[in-house]
Amino acid sequence: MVTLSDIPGRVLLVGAGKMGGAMLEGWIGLGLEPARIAVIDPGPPSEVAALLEARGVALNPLNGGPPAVMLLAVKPQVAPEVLAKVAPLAGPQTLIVSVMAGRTLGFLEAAFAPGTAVVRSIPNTPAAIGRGVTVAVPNAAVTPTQMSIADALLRASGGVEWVEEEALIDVATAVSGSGPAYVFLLAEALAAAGAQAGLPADMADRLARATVAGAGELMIRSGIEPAQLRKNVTSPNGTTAAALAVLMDEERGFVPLLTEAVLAAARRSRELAG
Ligand SMILES: NC(=O)C1=CN([C@@H]2O[C@H](COP(=O)(O)OP(=O)(O)OC[C@H]3O[C@@H](n4cnc5c(N)ncnc54)[C@H](OP(=O)(O)O)[C@@H]3O)[C@@H](O)[C@H]2O)C=CC1
Ligand SMILES: O=C(O)[C@@H]1CCC=N1
Repeated sequence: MVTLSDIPGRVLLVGAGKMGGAMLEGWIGLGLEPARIAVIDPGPPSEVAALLEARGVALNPLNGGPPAVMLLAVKPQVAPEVLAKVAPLAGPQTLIVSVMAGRTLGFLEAAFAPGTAVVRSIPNTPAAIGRGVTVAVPNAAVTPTQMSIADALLRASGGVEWVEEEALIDVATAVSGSGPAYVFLLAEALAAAGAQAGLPADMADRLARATVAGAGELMIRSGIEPAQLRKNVTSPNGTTAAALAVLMDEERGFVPLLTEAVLAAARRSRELAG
């Protein structure tokens, strides 16, 4: 098994914003030597800049030779101009790992020299606490060793699922990449609904956060199916059943709404392909 310290050279992170910064934290937390990391970002957020400074990670270095891995974490919309600038920093052995939504293997391959090894992946922000999940697909040039290296880098953020069919990445983006936002919205909506129904707003907020976090943790730790955990809350003809009659309405309920949302996100991922 390849570990972070087995990576044969530097890891160059291009774009140290919310996602890149979260991954960087994971790598450092798991013991990737700061001297083996470099970051390219004209203006990283202050907390990332502070982490780089505190750990002595090079920011915008002018040289250093081709990295073992270049991880691309800029917005997909600026990818063409950013890749034009950073592509010359890659060598023939450099493995490219992208976490950019939408940007395809074909787009990435065209930005680098022919035969470059490229992994397209989609992580999510719970990466910041090592509880993310990433879905990844390699191109034909990725060797088994490079795949293990990519896996080690991505696994620092949480679980990793490798797929062979690239089209699945757009759907995974809509489910797990964007998914934390849906869960946070659920917490916001539950708090707002509780306040509207009469709870003091700050108490509604605390209850909603604790409920979402506790339910998520119970699902993970118990290993019980979500549907069974839902049934465990639902007493016959009780309060939950009254709420679920609204939320599980086949036409206006949560399932058709979330299905529409996921399809919209997957469509947007395909549009970002460029
Ligand atoms: N946020 C998320 O939940 C997820 C994001 N992603 C993907 O991760 C990527 C980054 O998203 P996110 O972290 O949210 O976005 P951010 O805007 O937080 O991060 C992007 C970073 O790249 C920097 N940047 C801009 N121009 C350059 C450049 N020329 N060279 C190097 N860095 C540059 C930005 O600086 P500045 O702010 O000054 O422009 C910013 O710090 C996107 O492609 C997104 O699709 C994937 C999965 C989940
Ligand atoms: O909203 C976005 O486009 C990015 C990709 C997945 C999560 N955030």
